Amino acid sequence: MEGVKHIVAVASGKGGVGKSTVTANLALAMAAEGYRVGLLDADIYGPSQAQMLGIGEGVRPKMAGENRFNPLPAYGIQAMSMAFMVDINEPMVWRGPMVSGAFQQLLNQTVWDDVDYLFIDMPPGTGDIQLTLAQKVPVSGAVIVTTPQDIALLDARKGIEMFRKVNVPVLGVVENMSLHICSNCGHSEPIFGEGGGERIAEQYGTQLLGQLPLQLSIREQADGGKPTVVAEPDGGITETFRSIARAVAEGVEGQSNESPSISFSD
Ligand SMILES: Nc1ncnc2c1ncn2[C@@H]1O[C@H](COP(=O)(O)OP(=O)(O)OP(=O)(O)O)[C@@H](O)[C@H]1O
Repeated sequence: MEGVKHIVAVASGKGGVGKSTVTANLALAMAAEGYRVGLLDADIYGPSQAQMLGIGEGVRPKMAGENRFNPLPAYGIQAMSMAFMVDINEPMVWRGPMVSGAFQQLLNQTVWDDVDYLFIDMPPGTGDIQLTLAQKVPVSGAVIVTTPQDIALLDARKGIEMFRKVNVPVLGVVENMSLHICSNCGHSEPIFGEGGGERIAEQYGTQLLGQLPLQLSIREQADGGKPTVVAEPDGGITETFRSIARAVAEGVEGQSNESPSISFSD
């Protein structure tokens, strides 16, 4: 894809496991590691990256020639989202083909400026739309976000299987909300169970890229438009995201050394 070296899809089988929060922080962590980074919010129905990246409602991308758009800058990365094109307060009642059409437009009509890694925040689920998306883009690899409880793991498995079916290498699993850390006393508890991410990574021959706690500050910072990686650049959570980013880069570079990158078209 023009202006983009590697595309990494971030997906979860189940909604609400923190995929968008992880994607925003991971993209910012990759930028902190010295790469040029883009972030495409493919969650057409519920785009949340604009808010997480502190891009105000109603800010629109600049046109770059006829029918093409420049992504918006945010904390050193380039971002594009459906939220930049529509009024996010209006519910979107679109059918599947319209959604994948809108996604393809975002992909084809965004002018990325020399990006090393483009992260795609995929919509939750593993239905037709996700499959189509995975097939229309030359994806270098996928990161699966899950929480440790059984129901999320079940859906994460479907996500892994979907990527395998379309020959997109799964780079690894990020376990979010692994432990709850009380902001008052610091006590930690595995609310959603323990070891789920590790088990699923083992089962599918992939790796556990990292584990993140369920922590008030992660939510406050993401919802407040300044994700943890920029709010606390020297903190432990940021270090975890940076180590996940390094593992993703290693995984992708390992793939491109091993075999030619796989691309899909109609
Ligand atoms: N590790 C965490 N600690 C605390 N809060 C978190 C954490 N991860 C995510 N959250 C919060 O949980 C909520 C859901 O997260 P997010 O929107 O990232 O999930 P999602 O999987 O992308 O959801 P959807 O599938 O609906 O798009 C958000 O309010 C977010 O701030």
